[in-house]
Amino acid sequence: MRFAQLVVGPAGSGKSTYCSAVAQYGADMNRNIEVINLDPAAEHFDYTPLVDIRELIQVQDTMEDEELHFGPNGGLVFCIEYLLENADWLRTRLGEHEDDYILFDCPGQIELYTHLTAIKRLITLLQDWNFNVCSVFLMDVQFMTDGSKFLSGTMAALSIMVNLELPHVNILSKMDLLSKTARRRLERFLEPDSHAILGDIELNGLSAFNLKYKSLTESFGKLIEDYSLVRFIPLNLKNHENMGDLLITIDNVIQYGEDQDIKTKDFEEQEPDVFENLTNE
Ligand SMILES: Nc1nc2c(ncn2[C@@H]2O[C@H](COP(=O)(O)OP(=O)(O)OP(=O)(O)O)[C@@H](O)[C@H]2O)c(=O)[nH]1
Ligand SMILES: [Mg+2]
Repeated sequence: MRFAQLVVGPAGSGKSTYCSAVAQYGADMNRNIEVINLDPAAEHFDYTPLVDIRELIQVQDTMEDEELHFGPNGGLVFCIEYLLENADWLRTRLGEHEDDYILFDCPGQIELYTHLTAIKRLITLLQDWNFNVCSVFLMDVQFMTDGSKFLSGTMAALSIMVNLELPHVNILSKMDLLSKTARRRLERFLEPDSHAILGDIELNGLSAFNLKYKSLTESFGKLIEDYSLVRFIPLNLKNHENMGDLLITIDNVIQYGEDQDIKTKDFEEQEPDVFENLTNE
């Protein structure tokens, strides 16, 4: 088995920074976590990629090509399609090492994840190549600080979850940028609770739009609350403990390290005091 996080999210939400921070955290913990750059328009990131899509194709090529003449967004979609046509290139570059743990740093065009099929086909390929894949959706917390924005970010996350059909983790990135007051305000939204979100929307004054669609907004709020569909984990990359907790959550989602857990458990159960803790007295 191999393991992969597909790191997605809107432009500038912190995907590349997240990938480099997780790889670095892994290195500190003696864990090998590699990053693959899947953004054909990337100009800067802080990690050394195991594979870089730009070695195969760059968005610039598709824009300058006399026949293709794409704009930046069409060009990007073309590049991902081109990668799929050349899947063997990726497969060879990936190698076949048991227990590999890889982060795929994806492009920031949200339409790739909400309705286009290229990324879904890439996921199927990775699964065929023995990867346990999960999607990790990053949302910049600065765009989630009031009820309206939170609801809209939640709907974006939901749409990606439904489209990708993968085990999924939502992250609120850039927590270090929030003031204490803003952090406290945000806490009310973290447990899905439509009252907090809707109350906040009303507090901010109902715009003509919100007034007209109040019951629609209420239904969205209730849907999310009733089914606990979308939860966000706040992440401050500068906090080691926070990073560790998040990585454990994601490892569980992709079943990384389950063999090790079983071994530890067997070992622990032979310890008499642990055994005592298991009794009902
Ligand atoms: N303070 C702070 N800044 C961050 C954090 N993560 C990212 N940034 C900044 O946000 C900007 C965008 O970060 P990137 O990691 O390039 O975001 P991205 O999602 O990869 O962007 P695209 O690839 O263009 O879609 C950069 O200026 C980063 O330095 C964070 O956790 N805290
Ligand atoms: Mg990036």
